[in-house]
Amino acid sequence: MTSTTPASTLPEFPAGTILGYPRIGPRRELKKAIEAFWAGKTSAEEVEAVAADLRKRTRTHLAGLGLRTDVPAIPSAFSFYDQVLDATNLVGAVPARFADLVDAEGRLDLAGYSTVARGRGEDLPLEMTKWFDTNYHYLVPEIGPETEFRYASDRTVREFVEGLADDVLTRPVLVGPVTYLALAKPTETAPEGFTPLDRLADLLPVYATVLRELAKAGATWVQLDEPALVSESLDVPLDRVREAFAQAYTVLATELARPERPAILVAAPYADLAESLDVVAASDVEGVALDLVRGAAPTAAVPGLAGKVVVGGVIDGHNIWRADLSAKLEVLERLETLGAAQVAAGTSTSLFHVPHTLDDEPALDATLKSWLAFADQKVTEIVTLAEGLSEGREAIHTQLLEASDAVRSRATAPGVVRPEVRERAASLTEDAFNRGPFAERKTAQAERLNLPPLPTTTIGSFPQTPEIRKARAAHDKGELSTEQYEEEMRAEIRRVVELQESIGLDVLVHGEPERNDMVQYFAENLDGFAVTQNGWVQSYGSRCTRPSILWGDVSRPAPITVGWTQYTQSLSSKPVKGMLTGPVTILAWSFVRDDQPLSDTANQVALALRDEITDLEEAGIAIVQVDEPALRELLPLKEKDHAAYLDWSVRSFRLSTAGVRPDTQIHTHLCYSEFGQIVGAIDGLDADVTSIEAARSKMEILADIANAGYPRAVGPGVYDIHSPRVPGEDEVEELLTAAVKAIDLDQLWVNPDCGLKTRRYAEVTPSLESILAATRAVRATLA
Ligand SMILES: Nc1nc2c(c(=O)[nH]1)N[C@@H](CNc1ccc(C(=O)N[C@@H](CCC(=O)N[C@@H](CCC(=O)N[C@@H](CCC(=O)O)C(=O)O)C(=O)O)C(=O)O)cc1)CN2
Ligand code: MET
Ligand SMILES: [Zn+2]
Repeated sequence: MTSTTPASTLPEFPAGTILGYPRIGPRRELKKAIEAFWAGKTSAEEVEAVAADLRKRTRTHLAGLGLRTDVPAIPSAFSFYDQVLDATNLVGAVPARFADLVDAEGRLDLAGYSTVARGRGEDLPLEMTKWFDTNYHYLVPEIGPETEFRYASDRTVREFVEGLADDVLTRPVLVGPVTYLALAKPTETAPEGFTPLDRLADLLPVYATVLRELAKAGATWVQLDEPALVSESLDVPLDRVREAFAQAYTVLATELARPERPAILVAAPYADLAESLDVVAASDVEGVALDLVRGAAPTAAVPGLAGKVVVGGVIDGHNIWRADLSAKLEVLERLETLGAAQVAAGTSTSLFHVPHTLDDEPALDATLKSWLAFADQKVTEIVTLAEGLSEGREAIHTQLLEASDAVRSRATAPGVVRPEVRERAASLTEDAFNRGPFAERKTAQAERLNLPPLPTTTIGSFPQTPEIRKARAAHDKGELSTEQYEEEMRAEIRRVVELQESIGLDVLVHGEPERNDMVQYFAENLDGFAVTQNGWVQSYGSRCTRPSILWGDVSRPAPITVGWTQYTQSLSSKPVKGMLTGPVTILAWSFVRDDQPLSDTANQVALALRDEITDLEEAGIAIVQVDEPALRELLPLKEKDHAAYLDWSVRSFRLSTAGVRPDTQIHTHLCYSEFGQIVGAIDGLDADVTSIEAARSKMEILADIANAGYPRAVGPGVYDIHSPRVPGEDEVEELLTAAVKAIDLDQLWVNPDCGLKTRRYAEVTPSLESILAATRAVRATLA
């Protein structure tokens, strides 16, 4: 091992580690416990006990897989809801509207913590938004000039001590101070020009306190996650983040010296650290974790790395393919030539983006399984690479061969490359991506649909009731026949149609009861995908998804939604909107093959959807919505990659939708409010109607739409479905009046922010009634 500074000046660091591990539990134990607590069915003590047991089992399990316990290889990175909310709790930055929930020491109890996350009465919860380019959502801190920071939660220290009591020396993980503020938004009362990062100097003493407390408790290393260092897509420019980093770590690493604090490992996952590496190297932190899946290792020695530990994140924390260990070891070996004190094998990101284990997937095809690695299998990969690093290649000879064999078997397996799918994609001409002029479509659709001004509709799903889920679970177990199951779903559709008719909506939906998830459902019905039974991954709070595995060439063996949609249309004389998930979102929310460009994979999915839309059209359906809520999410973190991404993503959407007649109306749905950021791409989709989230931001996006001269129709959401609140008629009327003023009347649709699947009927019915009452009132003013 090359080392310019004796590694002995550093506390010992393991040869292999992971940046984080799933925390929901292999069978979603934490989800079940915390949801029971919210429902008033269990006490906070019981939830704490479940959580402590889960943490204990996780430590034991990871040790059993080979991570060391005498040096900090196992991260201590638990959360009841979200790690950014935990940081808010740690630094006492609870928004003023929840001030009554904190005690004299500034502490929130579990109930208070949950309320900040979920809201109550008129108090909106913290806003939820995507964590970098993932399907994980964090709660946005609200920071103003008046925010008081204080060390308000000793949870991190307690969880570290809990590990120590079990003889496991863990590495506590915190969201770093720079990323914490970079992800925050200013409070509503903050003056123009204020940014949360302005408060860095005031925040740092709290982090210094935590570091001191951790050192006192015996922590040798701590991990501070600073992914803000890699992103060019945040509100703050990257230069400012780098400056803030230098300032922060002068205080935390230079002025606060060891042994008063643990050694600091700065983790920078999700993209290439690029020039940010220089600021980290120049600081006095003791270690840096690089994402070497998304980023590249430096090619020449970096002077500042002498004396530091470098964790080479070669094992993908964000996808599930088994690694070519030989190639990964090579990357680590090259990293060893760059002058660091020590190189360790690591994951590129926390493993909480992948499911717990393949061992709980008995139904998964054995060959496919041999190509995959979930969190536990990735831990084993790390342990193997660590052995290779310390003992040499020969020591892991067998494992290297096995890994190479798996990679080779995947390349030649049947279904991975299917000539008929390839030929169809290769023979596409530009025509396949283009519909006729919008003006003609608009006239043809108006004639066919004959809708009133301000047409009302919903985004697709209606509440997924416990009864629906129970029926599906029973059907999956073989306890309910397919015939019975389908009849139950048709009964649900009849109820949903009746409800929409009685409320008076203009364009109806079937409510999506038959879908477990808007991506998994399509994956189950397309060739080229596999799905898991227990492969749960946290999306936000207690909500999880089972991302599908897109492993082969994609095609549609049979129509998927046509029967359900046709049945729904038979129940009503109003138009029923067909409902599909778009190619970009299907990719974003699945684990996708990494052996070909995403654009090729997207076009295969698009062609399958195109056939589905053609079949819907032939069945008499006049409106089809193709949801693309993940269009913004997949936007690369680096600006230089934006154009290429927007090009292929927009083209795949167009490929899926451009096969229809002019009088068939294409809708799309995007559920975030940053319309301005990607307005060019939204325009490129060429959808006739686009619904978008707008209620929480009070229709601010309408200005973007008007300014951009956007020609087609939009449905800015008037009901925030992420909250249990029921909006009143006046509130909706105010939003609609603002909308009518901002853009042309014939461009405007009325709808909620997103689907209603996570809500209850007790909330949905009165909310939709408010929407219809407000729409009628506004229509009356137009006459
Ligand atoms: N993939 C995806 N990503 C997305 C979204 C989305 O809809 N899908 N929406 C945005 C917000 N994210 C979300 C993520 C998850 C959920 C969600 O509601 N998840 C459900 C699970 C959905 C599901 O897969 N349901 C299955 C399985 C349900 C289940 O838990 N069944 C019980 C048994 C049934 C019972 O007895 O109750 C079990 O398996 O134990 C089904 O309906 O079939 C949950 O966590 O509770 C909502 C939004 C962004 N990202
Ligand atoms: C996350 S976007 C959801 C769109 C889907 N059609 C629904 O209504 O649930
Ligand atoms: Zn949505």
